[in-house]
Amino acid sequence: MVRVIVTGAGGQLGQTLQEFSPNLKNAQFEFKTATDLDITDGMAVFELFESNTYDYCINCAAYTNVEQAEKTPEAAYQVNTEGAKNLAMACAKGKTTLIHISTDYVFDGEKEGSYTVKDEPNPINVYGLSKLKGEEYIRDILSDHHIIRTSWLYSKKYGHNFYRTIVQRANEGIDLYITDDQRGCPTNTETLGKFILNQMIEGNLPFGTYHCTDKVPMTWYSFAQKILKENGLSGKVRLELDRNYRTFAKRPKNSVLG
Ligand SMILES: NC(=O)C1=CN([C@@H]2O[C@H](COP(=O)(O)OP(=O)(O)OC[C@H]3O[C@@H](n4cnc5c(N)ncnc54)[C@H](OP(=O)(O)O)[C@@H]3O)[C@@H](O)[C@H]2O)C=CC1
Ligand SMILES: Cc1cn([C@H]2C[C@H](O)[C@@H](COP(=O)(O)OP(=O)(O)O[C@H]3O[C@@H](C)C(=O)[C@@H](O)[C@H]3O)O2)c(=O)[nH]c1=O
Repeated sequence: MVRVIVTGAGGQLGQTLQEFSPNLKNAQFEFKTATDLDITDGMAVFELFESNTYDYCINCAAYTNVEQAEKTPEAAYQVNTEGAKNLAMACAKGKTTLIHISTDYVFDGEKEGSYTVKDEPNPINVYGLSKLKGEEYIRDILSDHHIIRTSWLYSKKYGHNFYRTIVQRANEGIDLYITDDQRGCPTNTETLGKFILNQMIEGNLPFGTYHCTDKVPMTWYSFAQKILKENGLSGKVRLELDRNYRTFAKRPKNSVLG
């Protein structure tokens, strides 16, 4: 029986993992929401790992508000950088493998083709930089790690994400103005959840950095079109291409992960 702790369990990925976890018959899971375990509290993390033995820690905890991160960078660094460091140190002491989720926003978006794990990150916003620094601490502190970068993550059921925002606004009859100035691969949390559980935990992949997406590149505008179609909402609400959609944070033009 392997013991698995999931941090940030209240988020969209955490909830998806919780839904899928009973499928792993030889694993025992502990799900910790932000209230149960604050990963920025080094002492709390240390004590938990001192009094328990875990084979794997899946870190789903993150500061994911890309806009807000520009305004309160310290809060983003606390969770995405220091929190990741705390977990890496606790895992190193407890001989736990850390499965950590990172992002396409570590790249600057200037590449023509898709980004591979060999490409050099160069984040252009606070969120991306805070996540990259988290990756770097993990690589420095702990050899037994999997860093999985994903992109444009959404769950149809859980949490806040672009998919659910579009469905909700369309159902409320709110007109949609969506940019097409970014390209990326939307990724269902179910794809990532299965990858983590089946490949990382059951499959024993070598330690290192991986990219996991749904592999279909598109713009946010074309994603919105797809979401409306899938939910029978096309034509029920106005969908306008908005090339001037203003955001506070810069975002990579191309963040397709290969
Ligand atoms: N969402 C996306 O589009 C993408 C996400 N990722 C990465 O995937 C991972 C999962 O993201 P996702 O599920 O979408 O994120 P969510 O924002 O849905 O969930 C993150 C969870 O982390 C919790 N959390 C925040 N701060 C702390 C803390 N100090 N200690 C413990 N828990 C905390 C949040 O709790 P609370 O809400 O109570 O603050 C929330 O439940 C993250 O690493 C993210 O960076 C990568 C690419 C795309
Ligand atoms: C809601 C909305 C967004 N947009 C634009 C803004 C932005 O450029 C893009 C996506 O906006 P969002 O705020 O939903 O997504 P954003 O915060 O950019 O999503 C990112 O989140 C982090 C956590 C990641 O790691 C990334 O992979 C990515 O998924 O769409 C519109 O054009 N119209 C709209 O009505």
